[in-house]
Amino acid sequence: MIEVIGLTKSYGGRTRVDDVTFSVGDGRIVGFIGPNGAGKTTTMRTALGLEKPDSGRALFDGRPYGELPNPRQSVGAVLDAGALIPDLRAIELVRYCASVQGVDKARAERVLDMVGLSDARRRKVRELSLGMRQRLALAAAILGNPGNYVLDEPLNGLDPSGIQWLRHLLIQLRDEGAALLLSSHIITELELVADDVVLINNGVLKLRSSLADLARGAGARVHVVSEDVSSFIALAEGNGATIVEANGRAVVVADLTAGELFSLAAAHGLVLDELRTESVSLDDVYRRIVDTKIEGEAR
Ligand SMILES: Nc1ncnc2c1ncn2[C@@H]1O[C@H](COP(=O)(O)OP(=O)(O)OP(=O)(O)O)[C@@H](O)[C@H]1O
Repeated sequence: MIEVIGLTKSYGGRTRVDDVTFSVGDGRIVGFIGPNGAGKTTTMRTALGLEKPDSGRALFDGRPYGELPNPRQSVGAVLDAGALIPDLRAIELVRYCASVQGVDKARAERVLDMVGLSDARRRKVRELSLGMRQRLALAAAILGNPGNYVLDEPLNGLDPSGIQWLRHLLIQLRDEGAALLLSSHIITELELVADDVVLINNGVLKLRSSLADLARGAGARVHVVSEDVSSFIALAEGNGATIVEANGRAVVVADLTAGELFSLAAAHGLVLDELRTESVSLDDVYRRIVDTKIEGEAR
């Protein structure tokens, strides 16, 4: 389990992560989203003890990263695939990580195979493509079979089959009980794997929700079809709903849930032929919340 508690980090007097709190439960994947400069990497680096927070803390299974007895066997991290040692061969790098982590060498071979790099095992890191380096960084992260993962943009550089492969790997780790925090700008891909979403903008937490709640939750619009549409509209508006669209017998309603509309209609003897909550995509929610200008410019 990963807990980020009131984490605040500033650079040069500017607050870049501002009192951010969320958690990643065991067996959950949390998609961590926000525009460029929102503070995702800073949150992750600070959680991992690579930056000192101004206040707040992050805990992995109840302990700060620096106090874990064997941190790499508790937390697998992919932060910057460009930072791998360039002159080592792929297999050397994974073996080196294995020796640092006290993991047996056979596991090093196995993880290289798991990330699809067996054929590139003798190639030097600097000769690998970005996608191959991402796979190698993941190999190092999964080596110690940790229960927690912090993955910053792991989809970067992966080709479509690489993305599909990673999706399966993440789901497998999740199903084995790991807690995974995963940042990405590919919202549609995150939506396929994440259980929960955390959205930050300008360092401030804007949304923390399960995807299931988001799809049927606040802000979702309701489609209604009724023979007596004018009575329905009057009733709905009189009770705080907004009519977004009306077309013949069909209306799209905001600000009241399907359950509330059903109860109102039933109480007034109105028959509804259709009552359906529009599913909201993560991309819709992102666009509603985020102003897409580059963060920090106005500060
Ligand atoms: N070491 C640093 N010194 C000064 N400012 C920094 C430092 N690291 C990050 N920042 C600033 O903090 C803000 C948040 O950056 P961060 O990299 O955390 O954003 P991000 O959400 O990961 O963005 P992206 O999606 O572009 O990777 C930015 O304005 C960035 O310029």
